[in-house]
Amino acid sequence: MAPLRMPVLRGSPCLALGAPQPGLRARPGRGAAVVRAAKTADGPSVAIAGVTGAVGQEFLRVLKERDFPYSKLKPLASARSAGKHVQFDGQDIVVEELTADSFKDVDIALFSAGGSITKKFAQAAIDSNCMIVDNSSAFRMTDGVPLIIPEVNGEDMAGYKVGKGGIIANPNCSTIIALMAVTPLHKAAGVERMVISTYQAASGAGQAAMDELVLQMREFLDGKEVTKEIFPLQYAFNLFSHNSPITDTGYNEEEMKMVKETHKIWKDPDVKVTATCIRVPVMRAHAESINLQLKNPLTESEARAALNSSPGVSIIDDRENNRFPTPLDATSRDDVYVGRVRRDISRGDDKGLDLFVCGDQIKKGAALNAVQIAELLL
Ligand SMILES: NC(=O)C1=CN([C@@H]2O[C@H](COP(=O)(O)OP(=O)(O)OC[C@H]3O[C@@H](n4cnc5c(N)ncnc54)[C@H](OP(=O)(O)O)[C@@H]3O)[C@@H](O)[C@H]2O)C=CC1
Ligand SMILES: N[C@@H](CC(=O)OP(=O)(O)O)C(=O)O
Repeated sequence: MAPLRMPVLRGSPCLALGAPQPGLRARPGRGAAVVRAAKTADGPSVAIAGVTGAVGQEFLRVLKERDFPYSKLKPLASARSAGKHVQFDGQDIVVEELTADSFKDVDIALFSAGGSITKKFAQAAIDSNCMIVDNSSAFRMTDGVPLIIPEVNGEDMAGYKVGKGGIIANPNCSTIIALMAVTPLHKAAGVERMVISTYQAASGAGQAAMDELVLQMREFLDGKEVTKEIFPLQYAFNLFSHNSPITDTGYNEEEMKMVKETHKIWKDPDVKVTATCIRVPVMRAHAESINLQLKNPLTESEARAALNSSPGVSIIDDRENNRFPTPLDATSRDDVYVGRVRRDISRGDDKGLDLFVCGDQIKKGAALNAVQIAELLL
């Protein structure tokens, strides 16, 4: 793949076309706050590439929920969907086929149509001075492309604003959910090594996988043979190793994304990360068990205090009633939920912690994080 030609501006990672647009309120800080404006003539023109997919549909909900300011919304998908309609903010808008010409009048493009589509159309969008927020893994590890969780490293996209062409990558959903919970502890005591086991929902494999899970459950309960079109193994009432390809180390690609993306987001290639990623028959929220080895001591109450003061993190940690986060607690919610916060008893000190984390894969793991990035562009 040819390297992306980014517009160059001295002192800035991308080209400035002009002053910030009038009427748009730039928000100070790291971006957890909500922009309030909705449809406004001087808002940016926004495109959603992959609008008919699970993440694309969530983009529409999140943009409305957060009253994201926009002058025009352009829904894009494949030729199969051209002519369909989407409902947004009281409007009925016709879906257009995504082509290289789609971005001529677009300021911000939220891409969620898979890595190959991003690779195919990113340059055309950048050449049209459009800012891409990309949900795929296409450019996450590319030097010069910020990989952003607003609450964690929003400052790494300083200088990226609407009116310029550029690309910002949304991390992998499992990485986002883990780092939302672990970064406050990393800041408090320094993570030396992290061992993660995931329990990943169907939504991570798209709308078709969610539909097949429901179908298999019905078929199984009716005593029928289950349909296996998305995954080769039975998914209903089962679980299996994540479906991404296995690399030559024996780790699958999802696991390696967690390792590499953590290094990039924390700007720390030395932090040791190992992961085992598992697909479980849950609809749309991922869960993760995380064991941390810390550089400095951190007690349970210090850990809870650090988590408590972190935007986007909620604690459910009721030992008395054995009540801890579940995927359903996190479903359709913005926050990442943390519980089972406990000292690692396999060590004789306060330098080990265990956590259990749940986050909505489509929301904070994808659409919400991307819209928060888009808010930082205003
Ligand atoms: N950050 C993260 O962790 C996550 C990232 N993702 C990324 O988002 C992508 C989409 O995920 P998801 O919504 O779950 O997937 P879905 O399968 O539900 O949707 C895929 C979308 O891509 C569109 N699309 C497919 N082919 C083309 C094409 N040739 N031209 C234009 N549009 C096309 C589809 O349009 P049509 O209906 O017309 O086929 C549809 O809108 C994933 O492939 C992944 O890269 C997803 C989840 C989490
Ligand atoms: N991580 C998603 C899949 C996905 O979309 O990942 P990525 O954005 O890294 O391609 C899952 O649950 O399977």
